[in-house]
Amino acid sequence: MPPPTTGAGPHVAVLAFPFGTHAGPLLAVVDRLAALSPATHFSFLSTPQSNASAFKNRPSADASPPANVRAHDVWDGIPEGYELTGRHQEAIELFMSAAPAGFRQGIAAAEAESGRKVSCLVTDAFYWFAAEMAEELRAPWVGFWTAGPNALSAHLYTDRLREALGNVPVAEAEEAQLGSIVLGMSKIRVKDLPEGVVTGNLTSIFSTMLHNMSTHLPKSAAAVFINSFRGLDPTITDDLASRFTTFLNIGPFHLLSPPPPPPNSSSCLPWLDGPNLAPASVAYVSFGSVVTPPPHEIRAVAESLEATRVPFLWSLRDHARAHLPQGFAERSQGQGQGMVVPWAPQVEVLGHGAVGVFVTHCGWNSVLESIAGGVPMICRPFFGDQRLNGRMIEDVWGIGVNLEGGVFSKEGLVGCLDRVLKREEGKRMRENVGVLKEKAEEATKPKGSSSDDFCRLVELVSTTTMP
Ligand SMILES: O=c1ccn([C@@H]2O[C@H](COP(=O)(O)OP(=O)(O)O[C@H]3O[C@H](CO)[C@@H](O)[C@H](O)[C@H]3O)[C@@H](O)[C@H]2O)c(=O)[nH]1
Repeated sequence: MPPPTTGAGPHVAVLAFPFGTHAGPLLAVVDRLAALSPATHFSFLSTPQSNASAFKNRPSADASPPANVRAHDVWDGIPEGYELTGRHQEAIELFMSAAPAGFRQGIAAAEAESGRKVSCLVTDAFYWFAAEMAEELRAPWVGFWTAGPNALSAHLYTDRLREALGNVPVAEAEEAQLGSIVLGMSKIRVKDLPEGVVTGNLTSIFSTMLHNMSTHLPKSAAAVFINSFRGLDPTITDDLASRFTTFLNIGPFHLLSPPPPPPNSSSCLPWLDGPNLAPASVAYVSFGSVVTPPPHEIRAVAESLEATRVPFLWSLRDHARAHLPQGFAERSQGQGQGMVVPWAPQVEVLGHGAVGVFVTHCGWNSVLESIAGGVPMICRPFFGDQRLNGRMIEDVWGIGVNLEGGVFSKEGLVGCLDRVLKREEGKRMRENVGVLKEKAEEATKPKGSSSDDFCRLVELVSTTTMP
């Protein structure tokens, strides 16, 4: 670890959310900010597990990571000797209860180590309590929303949605369209929204956290930035811009700041280069870093791939391999039809000309990476923002389809693969995603909208005075 930056100068405390794909993208942004602002010191605060993983998988880890970024561990909130029961969101709830105090301690330690007072607080947008901390520190608060503009908008409209739908019976409310309530969401129904907005447990820690966020961000954040680009959702983006002091779109971030190529150890890319694969013929299957589909759905995916003979690359973690049909992985590899790997270099895979469709859970990073690769999607969303993303993909952007009934069945996936890879409608999806891909590339060129917004972000965090 390089020595910390010391002495006078800006000091940015970065508070990461240590679950899902949150800390990694934030660290990627911080690395880029640090490279462009070498006189600014960055203290990156997260749990020991999250820091270990984010710093190990840092794209610049093998190259030369900026010396002015320093990791600081904060407590994960799990009391000594306590055994997690496996209850949904237990670890998140324990962490969130401990987070405000843990981060305050972490910031004090970072100030002591660097010899610099914190001049700016950059946090995962989830942390509504950062508004108060920023006031105590007399520093601006800048929030990072790691999902899409559509989900952020849904959370900002929570009160209005609850008011409008409070007295409507649940079954009726779920089918209600949001057109008259949320700008830019005429095709979205209540049942597409993240749980905790108007459906599900509205008083859970997670739902309360998001509700608090929706009131604090517009009032108190000096800026909010997001991994998206303005041309993707102009109506929603303009609406968000009108609600925040400053709203910056800095994505797709992997185009703005391309990571170094992955190490050659992955066999996926050479396989995709193979002479027998036609352009846009391969199905890439992956469900991100959190989701594992239930066993019967994993089986259904395998059976439909075998039935259609569609070439495939499937990123499936080792613990889930046991749910594949007997001999499936060996058979398909032996026959040259496909590969099952525990992790794939996804950005490069989706940018490869042989890939014709992405079977995805619709996590925001996956959606953006698919758009940037010009690849249409087959959507099997699971929770949170994923249903909303799936609906936008099919009904708003026209760049993919959702599975009938919302889950994998052999027939359902066979039908979707046929529609996207073989039919006229699949051709249209590819054209539509091609248009968005071009817009993403425009936005991330020098002087493009995302590049300009990133320059504003650099200025904002590297100044020592309140805006
Ligand atoms: O084999 C793999 C599998 C995944 N990835 C990467 O892992 C990330 C996955 O991110 P995402 O698609 O956003 O999924 P999750 O990890 O599930 O992300 C969580 O965080 C997202 C951002 O807030 C939300 O949109 C999701 O719903 C939530 O589950 C992407 O960058 C992928 O490129 C790989 O590189 N290789």
